[in-house]
Amino acid sequence: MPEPVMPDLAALTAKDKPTLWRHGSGSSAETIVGIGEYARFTASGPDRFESLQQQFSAFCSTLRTSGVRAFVSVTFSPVSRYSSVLIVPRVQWHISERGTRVIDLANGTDTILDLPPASPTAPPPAVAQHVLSRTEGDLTGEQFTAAVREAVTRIVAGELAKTVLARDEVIQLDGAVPVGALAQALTEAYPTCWTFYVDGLIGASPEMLVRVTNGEVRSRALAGSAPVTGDLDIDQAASDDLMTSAKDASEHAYAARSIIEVLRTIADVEVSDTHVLRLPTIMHLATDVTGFLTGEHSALQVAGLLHPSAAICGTPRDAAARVLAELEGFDRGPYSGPVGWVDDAGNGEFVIALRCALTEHRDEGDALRLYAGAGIVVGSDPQTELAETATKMLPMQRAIAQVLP
Ligand SMILES: C=C(O[C@H]1C=CC=C(C(=O)O)[C@@H]1O)C(=O)O
Repeated sequence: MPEPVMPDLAALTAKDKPTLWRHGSGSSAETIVGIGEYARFTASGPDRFESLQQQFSAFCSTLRTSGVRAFVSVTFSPVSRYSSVLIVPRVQWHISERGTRVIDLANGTDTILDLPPASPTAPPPAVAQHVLSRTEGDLTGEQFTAAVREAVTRIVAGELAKTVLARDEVIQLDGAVPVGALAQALTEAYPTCWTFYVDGLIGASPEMLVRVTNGEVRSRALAGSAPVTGDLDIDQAASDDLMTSAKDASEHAYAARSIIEVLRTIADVEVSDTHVLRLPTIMHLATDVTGFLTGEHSALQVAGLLHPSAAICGTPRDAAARVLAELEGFDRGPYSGPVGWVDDAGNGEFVIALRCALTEHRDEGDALRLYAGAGIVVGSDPQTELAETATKMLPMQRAIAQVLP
């Protein structure tokens, strides 16, 4: 049997039906690449997590190979018109410092390689060459600031304590999305984030919703933000301000509490001190929660319990979800839903789909719809929140500008 040949990641397009997951850089990077779809399961409604889990478990019981992974993207809302998906790639590469495992479900082969296989240099794929336009989306900047104003009024009136409002922007390309090249640009610029591509959704998220590894569980709550300028003194002052801001502390506390309260019901957990996580374009208040599950829960089931956290929905959860749906007025689809991978042993990793864009196929070429949101509490200023969403769109905008100059 010849050695499996690694696809040229930078040349991947939607035609390859790829799925990607990458975290870290250099020899400590962990990468999962899928090509083709061996199986695809969909679900919708409030039971979509459980439905995907059941369909995947039933599928795995028919396999002769263990360790097969599947990629998952779940919608933010249970009433989204988008489906939640679980994709089992036809061929999958699991690449880490431990070596490379290649599972080809169509051929029934399972190969362990000591080193990452060399990629052939593929001819340039037929993908977009240019950005045709960049326009506001379903919620314009002006509408967004009006929504923030209304949310603050309702918070002051006591209807809720926190909500998270998002807006969108559309970047129209003149051809197909250069999936691999964009993913590579994101990975290089944001190695501490998790780069993903699942079912047209591409991004690099800093927020680990849940990782389950043989009973060990880990989550990171982010909320409370300030831009990073690149000037060390300015950024240090912003970081100090973030740590002492009462508004950001309360915005963060709601998010952290929503994670801690759920994990405490299913695991023995420890909670880190709140600290500042600094990324190339933005910094966040961060709290890490780690521990061990006390019962049998798969990563997908834990993601279902944690979602929607107050980092992307609000507090109380139901009131916040109702208010954001009313004030945003658009379907978030998979944006701010869990995206990640699972295996047949219940392990997996899910980040919250942030700093991302969703592919839309149009006659003139693919469009990428970018999304970004901001937590709204008492004291939130509409223009500052709008600027924050612009900062959160930078990673996707810069990756697109780099690949399609
Ligand atoms: C909703 C987003 O970010 C969340 C995660 C980190 C910080 C946030 C904030 O400070 O508002 C948001 O809660 C987004 O990136 O679209």
